[in-house]
Amino acid sequence: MTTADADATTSPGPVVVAEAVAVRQGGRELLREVTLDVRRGRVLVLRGPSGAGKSTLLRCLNGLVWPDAGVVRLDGADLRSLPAPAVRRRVALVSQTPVMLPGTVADNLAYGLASPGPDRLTRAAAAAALPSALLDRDAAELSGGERARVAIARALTRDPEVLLLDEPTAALDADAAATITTTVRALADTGLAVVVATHDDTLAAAIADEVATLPTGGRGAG
Ligand SMILES: Nc1ncnc2c1ncn2[C@@H]1O[C@H](COP(=O)(O)OP(=O)(O)OP(=O)(O)O)[C@@H](O)[C@H]1O
Repeated sequence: MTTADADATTSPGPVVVAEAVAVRQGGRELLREVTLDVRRGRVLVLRGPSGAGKSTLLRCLNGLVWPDAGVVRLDGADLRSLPAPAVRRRVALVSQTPVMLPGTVADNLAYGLASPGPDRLTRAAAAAALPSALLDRDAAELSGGERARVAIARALTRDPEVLLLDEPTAALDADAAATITTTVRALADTGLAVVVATHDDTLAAAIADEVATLPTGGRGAG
C-alpha cells in the first residue's frame, strides 16, 4: 500500500480520498492498492516506474475508471454516487497528449461551455500563463509548451476544485517545462488541489508538497 498524508495540523481536509484503490484486468493488476489524500492548496506528485498505474490512478480520481477494489471519495461522497458530469467538472483531468480541436485557442477554451464569456476565457488563460494575444491564434500552430498550457487553461474554464495533470512536461524543453512548473505551483497556491503524475525529477522537486510512489504494476493479481 502507498500512503501520502499531508500534515493534518497545517492543511485543510482532503477534497479527494482514494481508499485502498486497485484496478485489475484479465488477472493483471493495472494499479496495485493505493491509499492517498488530495488536499486543497497542495500539490501531490505521483511517482513510479512506467506502467505502475499513475495514469490509471488519475482516471480513477475523476471517475473515468472504476476501481475493482476500494473507493474514491470527493468531499466524503463515494464518486459512484455522484453524477459523472459534475465529477468531471469538479475534478479536471489534463491528459498526457492533449488534443487541440480545430479553431483558435479561444475556441478550444470555450469548447463545451454553456456560457463561455470572454472574462472566463481570459481568466483561465491568465491562470495557465497563456498570453491573451494567443487567444486568437490557430490552435494547430502552437508549440508543445503552448499546447500544454492551453490544455490546462481549458480545464480551468470549468472552475475545477481538483486538477489532475498527466506528465505535463513530457516532451517539453527546459524553458517550457519551467513555465509549467511555475504555473502549477501558482495554481495550487490559489487553493486548487493538484495531482501531478510525472517522471520529471526537476518538476517533482519544484512543486511537490507530498509524494506518493507507486510500486511497479502489471503483476498477476493472485
Ligand atoms: N486501456 C487499457 N487497457 C489495458 N491495459 C491498460 C490500459 N491502460 C493502461 N493499461 C495497462 O495498465 C498498466 C498501468 O498503465 P498506466 O498508463 O496507468 O501506467 P503509468 O504509470 O501511467 O505509465 P507511464 O509512466 O508509462 O505513463 C500498464 O500495465 C498498462 O499496460
